[in-house]
Amino acid sequence: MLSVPEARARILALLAPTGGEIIPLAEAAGRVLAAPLIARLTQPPNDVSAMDGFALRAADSVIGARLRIIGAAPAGHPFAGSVRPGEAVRLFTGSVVPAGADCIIIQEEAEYDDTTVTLREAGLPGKHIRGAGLDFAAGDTLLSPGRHLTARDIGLAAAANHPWITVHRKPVIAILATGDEIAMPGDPIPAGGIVSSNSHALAAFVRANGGIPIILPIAPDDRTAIANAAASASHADLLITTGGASVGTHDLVQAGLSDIGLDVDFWKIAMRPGKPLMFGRLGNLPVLGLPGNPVSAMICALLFAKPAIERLAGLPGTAPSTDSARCTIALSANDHRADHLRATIDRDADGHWTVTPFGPQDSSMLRRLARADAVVLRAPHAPATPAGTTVSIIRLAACGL
Ligand SMILES: Nc1nc2c(c(=O)[nH]1)N[C@H]1C(S)=C(S)[C@@H](COP(=O)(O)OP(=O)(O)OC[C@H]3O[C@@H](n4cnc5c(N)ncnc54)[C@H](O)[C@@H]3O)O[C@H]1N2
Ligand code: MOO
Repeated sequence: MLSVPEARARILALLAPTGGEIIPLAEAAGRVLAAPLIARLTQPPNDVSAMDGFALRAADSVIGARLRIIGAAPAGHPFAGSVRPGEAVRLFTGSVVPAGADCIIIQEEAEYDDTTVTLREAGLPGKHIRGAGLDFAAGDTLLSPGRHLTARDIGLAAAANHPWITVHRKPVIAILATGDEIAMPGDPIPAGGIVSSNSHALAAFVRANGGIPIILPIAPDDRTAIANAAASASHADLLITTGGASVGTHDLVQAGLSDIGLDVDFWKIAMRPGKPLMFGRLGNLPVLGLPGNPVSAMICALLFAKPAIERLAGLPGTAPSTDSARCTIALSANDHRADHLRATIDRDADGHWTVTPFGPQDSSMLRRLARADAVVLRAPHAPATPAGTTVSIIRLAACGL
C-alpha cells in the first residue's frame, strides 16, 4: 500500500492550476496571483518630504541662518516656483520637495513666523527626503505569479495603481456523497439511515481552503446512479466522492465510475483512518474517492484534498504544516499504517504546548472530531512512547478544518 506522502505526490502530479480571471483588487486577498504584477507608476512619484518642516538649499543650512519663507507646499499642492539662496518653503510630511531645495529642516529645529525661519540645526543634503522611486519604479515586477495574496500585497498593488488584478479562478470542487442509508440534513431519513454530514463538512472545508464547493444530490448504492451523478460534475476541477470506497458488496463508487471510464491511479493507502482512499481520473476530471466514515473523510480531506485544492488554485500544494507538542499520555507501538489521533491541545505550567489524544478513536465520532484541536501524527511502525514524548501535530483550525 502507498504511504501518505507517496499518495499525495501522485495526486498533485495529476493536477494543473486553473486559468486566470480578472477581479476587483479589494476582493483579491487570499487568492493566488496568475500574472506578474507590474508597477504602473513610480512610488513616490517625486522627491517628497518625510517630515513637517522647511525645504531649503543645503548650502544655506547653517545654524543661525535666517531665511525668507517664499511659500508653502502642503501634501497634494506642490510649490510652483523654485527655492533660491536665502529662501525656504514650508512643507509637510508627503509634500513634494520644491525645485532648488535639497535639504529639509524639521520644524522642531527652527524658529519661524509667517515670513522668516531661523535654523537651529545644520541640515544635510537629502536628509528627510524620500527620493522618487524609493519604494518602486514604474515597470518593476512587484509580485510574481503563484503569490498567495495577503492584505500587504493588496496594499502594494493598490499603491502601484492596480484597481483590478489577475488571479487563478477558484477551483470548483464537486462533492458527491453516496449510500442508500444517507439523507441530506432536513430530508426524510430512510429506515436505518443517517444524515450526510460529509457533504456539508467537506463543502465548508473546500470553501475555507479557497475552492467553490458544489454539493451534488446524494447517489444511492447503484452503479448507474453513481455514474450519472459523476458525469453531471464533468465541468468541475475535482470530484470528491464519499462512501462506497471499501470492499463491501454495496461499495460501488469505483464500479460505477469505471463504467464511464474511470482510470484508477491508486486505491487503498497505509493510513488510519482513511485506508480505502482512491484517486483516479474520469477523462479530464480528477476524482478523489474518500471513505464514508465521517472522520476518515475529513482526515483524508485534510491530508489530500487541501493540497489538491491549493495546487488547482495555483499554489504548490503541500502537506499540512506541523508543529511539535508534548504528548501527555503514553502511546502504544503503531502498525504499518500512518495514524492520525484526534487530540486536544493545552499549555503546561511552563507555557509549552501539550497534546492529549482522546481514548476511543472510532472514525464515526464526529463530536470528538469537532472537539479536537489537532491530530497527532504517528508514523508507520512508530515505537511505543512514554508520556511526555514530543510528537508532531497538525492544528485543525489553521487548516480550515
Ligand atoms: N471487510 C472490510 N470492511 C471494511 C474495510 C476493510 O478493509 N475491509 N475498511 C473499513 C474502513 S477502513 C473504512 S474507512 C470504511 C469505509 O467504507 P466506505 O467508504 O465504503 O464507506 P461506507 O461503507 O459507504 O460508509 C462507512 C460509514 O460511513 C457512513 N457514511 C457514509 N457516507 C456518509 C456521509 N455522507 N455522511 C455521514 N456518514 C456517512 C456510513 O453510514 C457508514 O457507517 O469501510 C470499513 N469496512
Ligand atoms: O478509514 Mo477507516 O476505518 O481506517 O476509518
